Amino acid sequence: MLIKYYLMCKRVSMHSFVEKYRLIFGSNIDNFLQSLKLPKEKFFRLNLARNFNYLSEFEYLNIPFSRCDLFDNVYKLKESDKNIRLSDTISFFTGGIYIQNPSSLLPVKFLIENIDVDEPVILDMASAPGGKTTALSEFLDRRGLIVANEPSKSRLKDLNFNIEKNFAYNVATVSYDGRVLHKYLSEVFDAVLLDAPCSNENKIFHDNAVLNNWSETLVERLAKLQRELIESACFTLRKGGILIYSTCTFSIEENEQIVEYLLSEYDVELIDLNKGDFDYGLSGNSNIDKKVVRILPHSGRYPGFDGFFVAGFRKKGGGISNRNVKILNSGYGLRTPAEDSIIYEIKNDLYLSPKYQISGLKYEKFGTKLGKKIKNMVEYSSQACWEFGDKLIKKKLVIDDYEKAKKFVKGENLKLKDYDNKEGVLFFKDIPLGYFKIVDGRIKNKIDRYFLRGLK
Ligand SMILES: C[S@@+](CC[C@H](N)C(=O)[O-])C[C@H]1O[C@@H](n2cnc3c(N)ncnc32)[C@H](O)[C@@H]1O
Repeated sequence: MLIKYYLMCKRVSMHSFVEKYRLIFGSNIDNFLQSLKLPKEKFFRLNLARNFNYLSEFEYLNIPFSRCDLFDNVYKLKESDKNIRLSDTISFFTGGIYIQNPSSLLPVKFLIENIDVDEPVILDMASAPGGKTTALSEFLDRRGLIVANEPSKSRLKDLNFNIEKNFAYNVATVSYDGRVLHKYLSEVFDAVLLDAPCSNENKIFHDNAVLNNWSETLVERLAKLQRELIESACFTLRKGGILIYSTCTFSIEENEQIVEYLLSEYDVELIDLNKGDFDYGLSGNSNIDKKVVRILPHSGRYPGFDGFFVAGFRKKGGGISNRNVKILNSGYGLRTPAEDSIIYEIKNDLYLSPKYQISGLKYEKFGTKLGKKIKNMVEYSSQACWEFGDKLIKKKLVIDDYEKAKKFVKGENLKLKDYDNKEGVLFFKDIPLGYFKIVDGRIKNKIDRYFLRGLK
């Protein structure tokens, strides 16, 4: 009975979805549907903030890859071989790569291209699991401050985990309903990224839940939420600041109509992100359509890219922001390993953090864990060593046994080769694996157990 009901819902959703897009794409409807059914390609982003040769792991494993159009740091696996698990690589485990479709980097690219200050204060309004937050932090080379917001507590955990692994120390996280953020922050940010919750139509043939939940009512409900979020985003933006809006869905209600709404109600202008390089918008209003960016998978313009929408706005007016931004002083005598960051201490734990802070917010996380103080020494965290290699502690041990290296990142201790020091950073070739101590002739693994949870 239940199964019958389930299948019926699925059929109804599918029928209304197809009929809706038949009206938009006409004779191209079959190409459109076909492109949504194609197996997803595998892409990964190299961590731009680091200088380690993570690609050497893929070469070592004989995994063929090619550089992707548009992004120098994004790679595609040549054969979508189901056996290749990017998530089972050392590079993935240590935050050297992030598995991500390049479409989802477009909002970050446009934000970076249009921002007008060097050390920006940015709000990422809907940020979990952090694909764009961590990319933004890397593209900025960790400068400025990114406030990453996520209201869902379970998704906030994933966000915090990814920030820590990526070592995005210029990020602070908060957990608010984005619709009320303007009550705390008026005209503060140089840029706001709103990667909005959406109907996710791009995954309609890949995720049963997306198909089963899909309906016109859902699209309308989400469009209402998106209007409320973008209004709040606009309030938090300083004059002259930029707002980037994106979704991974096709509906005009959740995309061009949101743009139309903001333009009609607020003092903003639309930035031409498209410049003829992407598919155009679908609203029929050329003032909007030519400036926004669509990725329509059936157009074949960017093969393998997921369906996506991006629009950019500039808030009219100039002048200085209403910044309630404090510049913090390092409360600790250590020299920070990175410019524009500070170190602070809580109960012997040391954190590397942005030097800016916005007053009036309740932070869930502020910066990343640098290490802990033990007597007068500092024991650096493995995640700090993943970011800085042996820059923090100039003692390095290199192994070239891949299986051992993998065991180490999965938490095992290793037997010792010759090594004269009591501690150091272990490397596989030139990829840092983490901090270790020598105990009873063994390399004692100091990777935080936090990273090992859920790992096989
Ligand atoms: C498309 S996802 C964000 C993906 C993320 N930007 C990334 O690149 O990894 C949308 C997010 O919005 C969050 N969200 C839902 N309702 C929200 C609200 N009222 N305010 C802020 N965020 C919300 C969801 O929990 C979800 O994590």
